[in-house]
Amino acid sequence: MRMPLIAGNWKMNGSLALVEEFGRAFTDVSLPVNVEVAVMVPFPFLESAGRALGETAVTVGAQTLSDQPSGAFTGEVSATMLRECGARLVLVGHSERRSLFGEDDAAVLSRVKAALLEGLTPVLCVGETLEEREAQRTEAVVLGQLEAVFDALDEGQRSRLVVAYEPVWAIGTGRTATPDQAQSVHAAVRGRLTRYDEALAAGMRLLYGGSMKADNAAELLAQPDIDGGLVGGASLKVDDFLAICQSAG
Ligand SMILES: O=C(CO)COP(=O)(O)O
Repeated sequence: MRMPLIAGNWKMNGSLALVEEFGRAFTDVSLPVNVEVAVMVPFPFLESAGRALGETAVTVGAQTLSDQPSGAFTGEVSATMLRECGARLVLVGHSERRSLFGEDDAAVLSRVKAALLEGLTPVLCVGETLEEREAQRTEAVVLGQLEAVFDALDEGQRSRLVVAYEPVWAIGTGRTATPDQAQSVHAAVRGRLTRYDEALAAGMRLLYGGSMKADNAAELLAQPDIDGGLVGGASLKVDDFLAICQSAG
């Protein structure tokens, strides 16, 4: 049985006040026991988020990392630093990193490896643009991004990943993929994972991301191959995020 994961991606948003608000809200509420919850906060908030959420079941993650262990890489943050600051998960290959910061499949792979070396859980993001969907290339793009990483890992490494399908056209647009559209890509991803190993495919958590909100989460999460959500905008409002977490239970 796959444990659903609801991860909030704050992107370059939030504040120390919001971190404290999340800490108070999640301390006061009881989350469903069968759901894992994480918040991926900007680097400077990692430690305070760890403290504020320390008494809760919520884990803290980061949004990217360097593929280098240390050195003269001004502005970069290593996997070791993330772990020392309390991160347990890290997003890799988010479409904003791919499109705005030029991270290609090779860059994504090296970051996944750096995260794994440090014991962090990489949440590998994959997804097609609207143009690619309209050209009937969704599966080719998504499975290509998936294989670029999975082909280069060994069995033990593969089983430590989480995959997030985020259609680029659904991110921040209010235009959510329909449950059928999302399920069909998730099923294709899981199907492709069986080529590596049946047990890997059966156990891999596949999150959906892209305009997931309190009012559409339940029907997305009810799909057989959707095992959680990667939530952007709605993860910045504690009540909305809590409602999504509750609907995954
Ligand atoms: O990119 C996302 C999460 O990583 C999705 O963002 P939105 O939920 O704001 O569409």
